[in-house]
Amino acid sequence: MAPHSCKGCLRGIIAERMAMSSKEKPMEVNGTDENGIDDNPSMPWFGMDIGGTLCKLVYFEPKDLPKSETTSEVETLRNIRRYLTKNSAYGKTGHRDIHLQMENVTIRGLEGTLHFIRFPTNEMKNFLALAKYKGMAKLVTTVCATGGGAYKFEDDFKREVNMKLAKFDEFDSLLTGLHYIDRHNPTECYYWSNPTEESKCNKVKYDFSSPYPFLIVNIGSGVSVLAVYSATNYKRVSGTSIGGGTFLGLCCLLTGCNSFEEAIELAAEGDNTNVDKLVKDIYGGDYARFGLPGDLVASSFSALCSFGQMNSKDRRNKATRQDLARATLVTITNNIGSIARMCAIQEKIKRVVFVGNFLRVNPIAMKLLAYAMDYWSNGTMKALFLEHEGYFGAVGCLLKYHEAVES
Ligand SMILES: Nc1ncnc2c1ncn2[C@@H]1O[C@H](COP(=O)(O)OP(=O)(O)OP(=O)(O)O)[C@@H](O)[C@H]1O
Ligand SMILES: CC(C)(CO)[C@@H](O)C(=O)NCCC(=O)O
Repeated sequence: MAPHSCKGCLRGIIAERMAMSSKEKPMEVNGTDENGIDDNPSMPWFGMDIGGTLCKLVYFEPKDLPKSETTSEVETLRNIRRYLTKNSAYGKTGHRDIHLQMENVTIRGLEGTLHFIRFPTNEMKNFLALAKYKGMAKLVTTVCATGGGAYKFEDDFKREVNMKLAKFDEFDSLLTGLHYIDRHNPTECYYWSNPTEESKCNKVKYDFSSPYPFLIVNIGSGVSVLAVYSATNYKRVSGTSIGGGTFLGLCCLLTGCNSFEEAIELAAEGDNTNVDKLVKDIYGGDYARFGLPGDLVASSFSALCSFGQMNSKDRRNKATRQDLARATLVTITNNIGSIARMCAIQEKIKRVVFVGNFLRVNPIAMKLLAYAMDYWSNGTMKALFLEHEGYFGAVGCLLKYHEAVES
């Protein structure tokens, strides 16, 4: 393959710098057992959740570096720490969520700060190249990892940066991280009051200190539903492939948008009733006998096939990109809400916690879920949300690593 020659772009810079340092001999990985558990605490301060769409990277910045680190390690560490904590964007696609940063948390007896970083999983090659350029291959023996990518990319980590992955199950990690963050952040858990009335709708803090049993609905690329009975006792009760990835894929196809943020902005300006067929479009009002209000979506997207006197081609031409984005968001969200409700009924669980990055910058979906859970359960079920939405797996695998080292 020809070397990347585009001056100024991240890939170009990395390619140039790596060509310069390619003569460096990779360090040996030492001190790790067969599970990747490393008893040298010098660098395992990263937790990665490598998902189907996004890679979530959590970095624990200890206030004081452990004494076991040698001088050259300290220097490299300082550079990496400076790079991560002084920037909020890494290339065009990496972001640090500064608003989520957690100060004064303790991991394995050390006090420090948790930083939350994300980038698209399809940038993994560039991430590894950058990690190599920053000297990680000389320093890090182990990185804690979870999500499907911990398995898929394991060989790439070893080959490119000589890093060993300490792998943990994604749902064990999700639960461990969720409990830890909820314990350390008093305003982590909340619900939406009056979700149908924009002027009265507010985020309200929820005390989640006695959580069991509860349902977790993890809306990532796909959706997993877990019933949780204690800190360690849970089962995966259901799932659906129609999740956040479906929303983004269909939205890009229908509207020509190019990012999740753009899709959500379009949806915020759209009206799904120009696209969906409502109960009142079919009944002329409510279908009262079975409690179906006239404003309920009876059939998603089907106003585009036929509507009153207007022919379907005119109807399709009238639907804006914004309407299509909103209808896609409402369709996917309602479907997830419906599955969540059925799982909650089946498991006899009243509290449903929605997590995953589909909910990022997405109050429309959260309010819809809040409304649907409340309305269809006659107020007996509660939809709960968490501020650190998609980062629990990354935090959890880091904690599980340190638990394993300590024991
Ligand atoms: N900046 C973004 N880029 C892409 N998708 C985003 C972004 N922000 C939010 N999303 C939404 O979040 C979803 C991914 O969520 P999340 O990171 O929780 O899942 P994942 O770990 O990648 O997927 P899975 O768990 O299924 O492997 C996307 O499908 C999209 O709907
Ligand atoms: C495959 C996972 C678990 C990867 O995180 C997730 O994308 C998921 O739960 N998908 C839904 C699969 C299904 O139950 O149909």
